[in-house]
Formats: sequence, C-alpha cells, structure tokens
Amino acid sequence: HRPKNFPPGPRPLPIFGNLLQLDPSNPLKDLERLKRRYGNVFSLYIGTRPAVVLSGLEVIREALVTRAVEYSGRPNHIMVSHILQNKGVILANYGSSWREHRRFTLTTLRNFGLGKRSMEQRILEEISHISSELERSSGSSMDPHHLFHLAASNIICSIIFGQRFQNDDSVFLTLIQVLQELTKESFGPWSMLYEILPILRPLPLPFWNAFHKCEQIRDFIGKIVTKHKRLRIAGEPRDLTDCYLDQIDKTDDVGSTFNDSQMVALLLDLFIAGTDTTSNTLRSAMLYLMINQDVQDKCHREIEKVLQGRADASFEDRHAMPYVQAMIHEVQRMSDTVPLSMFHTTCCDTQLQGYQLPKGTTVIPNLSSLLHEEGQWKFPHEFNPENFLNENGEFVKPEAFLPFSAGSRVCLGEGLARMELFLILVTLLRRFQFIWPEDGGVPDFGLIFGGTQSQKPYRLGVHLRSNE
Ligand code: HEM
Repeated sequence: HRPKNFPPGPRPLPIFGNLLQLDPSNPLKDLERLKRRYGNVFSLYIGTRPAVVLSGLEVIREALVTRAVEYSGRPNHIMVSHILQNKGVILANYGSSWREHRRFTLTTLRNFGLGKRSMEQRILEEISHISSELERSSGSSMDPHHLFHLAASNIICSIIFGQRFQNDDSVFLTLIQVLQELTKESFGPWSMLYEILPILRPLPLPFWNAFHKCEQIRDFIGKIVTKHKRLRIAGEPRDLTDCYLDQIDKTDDVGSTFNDSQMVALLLDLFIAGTDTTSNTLRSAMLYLMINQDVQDKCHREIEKVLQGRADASFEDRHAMPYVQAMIHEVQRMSDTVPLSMFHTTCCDTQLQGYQLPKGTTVIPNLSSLLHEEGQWKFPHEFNPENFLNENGEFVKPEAFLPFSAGSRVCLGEGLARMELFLILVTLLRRFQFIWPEDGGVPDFGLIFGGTQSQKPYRLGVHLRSNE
C-alpha cells in the first residue's frame, strides 16, 4: 500500500514491485509514458521500496533547489552504496562528513591546492597526447572510444595523483577495464536481485564480483597513497592526494572526518565520476560535429578569429566564443549523459506539489525530461546550437539546462568538466576537421542507456588541417 497522500503510480506486484513494467535495457520511454499518465510527480515500487520519479523543470527545481536540505540524502539500501560503503562524496549520507569532503574537494579543484601546475595546464598536457594520437589517424578513421576514455581518466589521475599513465601501461589499462566492469555490474540485473531479495546476499552469486573489483581498485589507489606518504613534503602539495594528507595533519583531532579510508573513498569517487561522463560527452560531440559540418565550420572560424596566432586556448576565451559555447551546451543537451541523475532520498518527512513524502523515500530526478521539455527549448528534439543563442547571437543558458543536476548535491566536477570540454573541443577543432567516413554506414544517434549513457560505437574520420 502506498503511504497516505503519496504520489500516484502503477499498481505494484509482490517482490518485484513495478520492475517488470519497465524495460531494463532502457526505462526512459516507460518513465515518459508513466509521466503522461500520472503527472510530473509519480511513484514506482523498486522491489518493495517506494520511489518517486520527478520530471520537468518546475518539480525538479522545487525538490532539489527550493527544498534542497530535505531532498539531499542518498539511498543506503542499493548495492552500489554498499560497495562504496557510503563513504567519500557521491553516495555519502547528507551530514558532516559529506559536507566537509565536498567543501575540501571543491576548494582544491578551484586551484587553491594543486601546486605549480594549474588544472588548465594539466588538461592542455593531456590534449597534446590526444592530438598526437589523432595525427596518426589523419587521412583515415578510428574508433574514438578508447582515446577519449583514457584522456578523461588521465586528466583525473593528473589532478588527484599528480601523474598520467602511458596509454599502453598494462596496470592502468587493467584498472580502467575493472572500473568499466564495476560500473556495469553495479547497475546490472544481479544488482537488482541483490536489492530486492536481500535473502540472496550471503550466497556466492555474481554480484560479489562487483565488490571484489572495487577492492582491486582500492588496492591500486592505496598503493599510490602509500607512495605519496613516502615522497611528499608537508605543506607543498603536488596534487589532491597531497592536499588531503595535509588536511589530515591539520585536523588531527578525534572528531575529524578526514582519515585514510575516507581519502581512498574520495579518490575512488572522483576517478569513477570523472571518466565516463566526460568521455561519453566528447564522443557525442564528435558524432554531432561530423554530421553537422556547417556547425563545425562555424566553430572553426570563431576559434581562429579569437585565438589568431596564439599557441593554446584558455578557458577564459569562452566568453569571446558564443557559438562554440552554444555548440558545447547543445552537445551536452543531446548527449543526456546522466539521465536519471544520482538517486536522492528525503532526509525528513516532506512534501512536494501537495503530496506527502515520508523520510527515506527514494527520489529519482529525471534530468532527461528537462533536456527535451516542450516549452523550454526553441528546438527541443533536434541538434541545434541556436537553442543557446539569442537573436543577437549572444550565448544564453535556458533554465532547463541541468545536465549536472542542481541544489546542494549538484555535480562537484561541473567546473572541471566544462573546462575539459571547452579546451579539448576548441583545440581539436582548430587542428583537425572531422568527417563522417565513407564506409561509416548510416549515423545512429540512439543512446545506450546506463547510469551514464553513451553513443553507440562509430568511426571518426580525421583530417589534419594545413597550417592555414
Ligand atoms: C559531462 C560531465 C559530467 C556530468 C554530465 C556530470 C553529472 C553529474 C550528475 C547529474 C550528478 C548527480 C547530482 C545529484 O545527485 O543531484 C553528479 C554528481 C557528482 N559528480 Fe559529476 N558529472 C560530470 C563530470 C564530473 C567530473 C569530471 C567529476 C570529477 C571531479 C564529477 C564528480 C561528481 C561527484 C563527486 C558527484 C557527487 C556530488 C555529491 O553527491 O555531492 N563529475 N555529476
């Protein structure tokens, strides 16, 4: 039975709740259908637990921004929260440890703690590796998946560990593979069984693989931390790990939330959160740019005009490049990278649009619903940078653009991600032209659903521009 005055929704079955009414390979269409039937706030049973799905700008803003404190919890019954032990930031409960770690990370990422090499420099260094790799493919085509995935991982590694790995480093490649398997298994069918039938948990079933994989990654991170402890000079941080060790020194009291196991959890979080998201967005960008040569040409002209003879772009240049900004935001809108955000929970009994939600209710913000919401966009269903330009050609950001979510849990890496997307795309569009290969078949813009969505595999045609 639904609690009193709980949002309406389809009738659940015993044990499975409404899970059998959703397509596990892509529930977004089903959520859209249920929204049309029950409204922008409706409920679903995931197993025996009720969850509330929020759609549209008005409702999502009311929950995540207006009532931010009431809606900032994280579920602690799902498999991935058990794997990550509710430590670090992403799945940490709303409370002092989460707050202090979030503040520490944001401050450090804002370049107050990264030592001599700024975040911008670290990104530019990685771009030079991407460029060399693309140069090797000039005149032909390549699958960009690996290239962008390694680049995004390496940027995060450079910031948190102070080092990048060679693209053929076997330990790094294994780590990335384990990480990819971990994210897949954490949201796969076995994780559903783990959640809805707790009685199965003690049995040696495949969901334990995900726990073992996470241990492997923690070991890898643990070794890097040990090396840092040996080589660091206190007060002279080279990267985020050094900053954290300084922070432990500073807050060495009994009540401190900064300690070794929280540090490994935080580093793991940043590594997980910062890789697929950025690299999937870059893959979307390349696909849309290859098919929309007019947009690519316009960006190239704007980039040349602003940078003229300068060697590198800087993130500040974005203010002089409204069209490029519009293109990048439009790519993010269409790539819909984190469609259902991270699940939230209510931290106390609360309300929304006249409904009552008891403390502990799972809340699913359907961010995907905003990015194509009728009435919010000039062209809700097509790729068109004009969605982000006013009649004077100036860049404007509609309120429904919330791919990083909103409120107190808004993506902590938004600044970093935006800097990466801008610097990488500007540098690559300046040096290369990307062309749909003749044998590429018909372009398919359909997305593969997941915690982070991605484009289907495709080949990127690369043409090195002459030094015009
Ligand atoms: C295009 C790239 C990215 C997108 C679209 C994206 C999107 C998101 C979204 C939707 C959330 C959930 C917010 C919520 O619960 O309401 C999130 C959380 C988070 N993201 Fe990102 N993200 C991106 C890149 C990054 C990067 C590069 C980092 C690494 C620094 C990062 C770190 C995090 C963290 C730590 C959280 C958890 C925040 C918290 O619970 O307080 N993200 N992100």
